[in-house]
Amino acid sequence: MKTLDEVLKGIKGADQEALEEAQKHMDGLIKPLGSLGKLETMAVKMAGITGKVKNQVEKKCSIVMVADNGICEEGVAGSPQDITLIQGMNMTKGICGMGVLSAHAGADIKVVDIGIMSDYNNDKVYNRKIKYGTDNFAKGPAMSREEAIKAMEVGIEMVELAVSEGYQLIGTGEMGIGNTSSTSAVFMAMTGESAENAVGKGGGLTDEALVHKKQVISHALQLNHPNSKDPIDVVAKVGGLDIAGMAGCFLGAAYFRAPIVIDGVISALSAYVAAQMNPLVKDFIFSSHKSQEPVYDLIFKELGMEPILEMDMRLGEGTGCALAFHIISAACAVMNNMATFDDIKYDDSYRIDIRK
Ligand SMILES: O=C(O)c1ccc[n+]([C@@H]2O[C@H](COP(=O)([O-])O)[C@@H](O)[C@H]2O)c1
Ligand SMILES: Cc1cc2nc[nH]c2cc1C
Repeated sequence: MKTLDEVLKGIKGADQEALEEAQKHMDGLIKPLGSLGKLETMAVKMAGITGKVKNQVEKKCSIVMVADNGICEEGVAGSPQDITLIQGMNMTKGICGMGVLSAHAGADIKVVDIGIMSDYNNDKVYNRKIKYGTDNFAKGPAMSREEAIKAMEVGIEMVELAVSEGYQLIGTGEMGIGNTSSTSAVFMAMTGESAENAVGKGGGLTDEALVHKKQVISHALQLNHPNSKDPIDVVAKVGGLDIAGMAGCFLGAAYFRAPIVIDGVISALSAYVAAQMNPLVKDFIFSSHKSQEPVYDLIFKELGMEPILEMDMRLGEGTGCALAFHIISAACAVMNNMATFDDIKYDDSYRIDIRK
């Protein structure tokens, strides 16, 4: 198992030679230059990741980090906290949103307990519990620095496992009632953004409850003093175990040179945390849908990326990755299967000359 330190030091960026070769091949396909838009950039990006111009993404999976959030005590979430456990278990049965969409995309799921607050009986879950939910960060740090690092290393381990099992494309997902609060808090701590712009209704809140959520998060940031220049400190103080775990997945994917997809707003924030720890991570990341949560756009602006789908979705779980898998696979099909101008000899035998 790799340590966080080894991974951070071992990440190398995109393979420039493969990128150039792939761009040349793409530009030689029988179409006007650039006419397949983002499908082209995605297929070329894939080459930079794997070092090969042509790539297969038949075997794919999503890694779902499930964890509870102590901040729920403050009344910042509209859903009961039990939903974290219930949906975590439902994910192993494939009956929730991400389960159905993943099956439809031909993708497997790895459900990881990185901090569910209760015990349960389910051997389909990868039990990597760091602790029984984070502590309430309105009263003190969510977790220790050591716990945040351990959670990141769980993400690295899960990606290493997926790669060793032959998965060619990896999605990220999460389940954790209250995690839009930790997402906004981490982003505000790292960028100085205001609660007004960075806090949204998450799974659903009244207008009054949204005002309260903004106050709770602003107060928690004053109390904890996270160091904006130290992403691990920020995640430990006002983040979540799922965020740390997914940040580890993005770092691990870069280290093991595997393509990885951002899901909703919590996953996007985790990618941003990983990119702040090592900017080369961005060479390995694909986006999926745009989340309705307001901080999503701010995170993507910081990442310098764009979502590929606009579907009015805000469920998270890994639902967007399941949709993006179809598009990324289509991008690879273009690169792999279209003929080039060099391949085709101009064949005039079809022409009927009406002037004769
Ligand atoms: O990813 C998103 O776009 C997204 C936006 C809002 C809510 N969620 C999901 O809802 C839960 C968090 O919402 P909340 O209101 O409890 O903080 C968590 O389990 C997420 O999977 C996800
Ligand atoms: C049922 C349910 C499923 C979810 N998945 C992510 N957040 C959720 C919130 C609820 C309430």
